[in-house]
Amino acid sequence: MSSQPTTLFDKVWDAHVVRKIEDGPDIFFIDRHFIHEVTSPVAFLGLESRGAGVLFPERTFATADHNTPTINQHLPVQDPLSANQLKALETNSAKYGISHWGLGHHKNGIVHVVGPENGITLPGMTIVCGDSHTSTHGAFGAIAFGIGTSEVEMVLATQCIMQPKPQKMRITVNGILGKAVLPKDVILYIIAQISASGATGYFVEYAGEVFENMSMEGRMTVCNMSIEMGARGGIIAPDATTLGYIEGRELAPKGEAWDTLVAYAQTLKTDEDATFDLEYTFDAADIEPQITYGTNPGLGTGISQHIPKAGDVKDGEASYQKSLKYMGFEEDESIIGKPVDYVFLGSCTNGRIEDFRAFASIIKGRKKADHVTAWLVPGSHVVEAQIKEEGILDILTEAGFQLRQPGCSACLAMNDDKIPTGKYAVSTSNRNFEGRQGPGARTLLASPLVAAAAAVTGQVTDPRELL
Ligand SMILES: CC(C)[C@H](C(=O)O)[C@@H](O)C(=O)O
Ligand code: SF4
Repeated sequence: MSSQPTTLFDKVWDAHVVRKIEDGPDIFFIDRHFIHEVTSPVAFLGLESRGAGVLFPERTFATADHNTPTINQHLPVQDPLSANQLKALETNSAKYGISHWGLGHHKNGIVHVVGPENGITLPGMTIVCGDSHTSTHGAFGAIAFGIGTSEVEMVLATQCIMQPKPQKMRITVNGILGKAVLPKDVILYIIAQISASGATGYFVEYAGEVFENMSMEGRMTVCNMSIEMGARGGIIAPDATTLGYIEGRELAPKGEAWDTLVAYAQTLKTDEDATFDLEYTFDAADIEPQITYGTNPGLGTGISQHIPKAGDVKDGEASYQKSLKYMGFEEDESIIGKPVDYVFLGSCTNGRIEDFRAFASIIKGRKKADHVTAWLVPGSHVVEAQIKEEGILDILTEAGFQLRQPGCSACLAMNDDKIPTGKYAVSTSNRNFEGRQGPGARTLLASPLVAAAAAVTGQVTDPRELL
């Protein structure tokens, strides 16, 4: 046996390699495959045209999320393209024996929320989905990443995929997070530090006290946005917090299978002397609540800071200038006090119960600003039920907010939830690209606390002042 120190990533990867191709990619086995309505229909067509079947239907899970409406989900979907995609997901799932949580199903929700929530996502697994934010599942010590439609077809047919091994990066954050600093701020800070392309070609392990002390939902928020700095994915070593989250969930292993998982999870950590291709270390004390001012997730800063001057940004002056023009901002302006028209709480980044709790902690006893339109969208029906059970819905209603039904919603505005041209939205989602939340929409990415502070004051406000 080799005693070569290895990383967590290598351990999981190597355990799944079915065949190595010399000077080529590895072929490796996929434990879990999630599918949604947007990227699966063409894969199923390809499968059919080749006369292939689905090798392990019990390893694939389907949910409808991207173009589902977030009100009146009991009514037929009006948009024909969306309706067709939703129908295709349902028909294909039924045909191949894949479990399908469609619109209205009590387990329906955003794919990266429902997987973990139901105990499908487990430590040490390989997990793929035709969706870039599959990186979310890395929070459990799984290797999880997004794939293209042709790869979806490959996984359906063979349960395997061909991938070159990425480079390895470790990002360590030590110390204790300050007041009102949430996991979203940690990842926005990291991306602002290393830029939106700073991890391109790497798989990132997050390590250090900040992640050790973080809840699973927080770890999911962090791993979710790994892709926004170009990384293939993010991974965090499983620990007692991970196992505590999974235990007892409906599809999680039980009895002996659970004991086996616990024993396996204990082996899933990076050895002390293992090396990475690149390492960064940050200090929690340097992180304040963050907000983006530009049109990529790396163009962000601490909320109390001014928009940086052109010479101070890492991303190149041309894209910075173009960003500011699109956003209607000037260099060196304060972001605090900027007017806000829309607030979006939701997405696979921040649409879980802890995000709604954080939002409610600021809303409680206050009122929504009159001119703000707020879309509060739970990540799943399970989250929606928790919001009601915990009395959070009452707090929201009293403050003048409404709760919508689960789905991706304004995160990518594939349904009717589009921010109008020129309007400013403080959004808890993960992408602020031009037009991402609707043609001409202007997105400021932030945490649920910053979103709540904006929702009650109608402008960008430091949440530390309201807590
Ligand atoms: C529609 C889907 C392919 C896309 C992704 O891959 O991420 C979406 O989820 C997004 O967030 O932009
Ligand atoms: S919530 Fe947003 S980021 Fe997540 S899967 Fe849906 S569209 Fe993609």
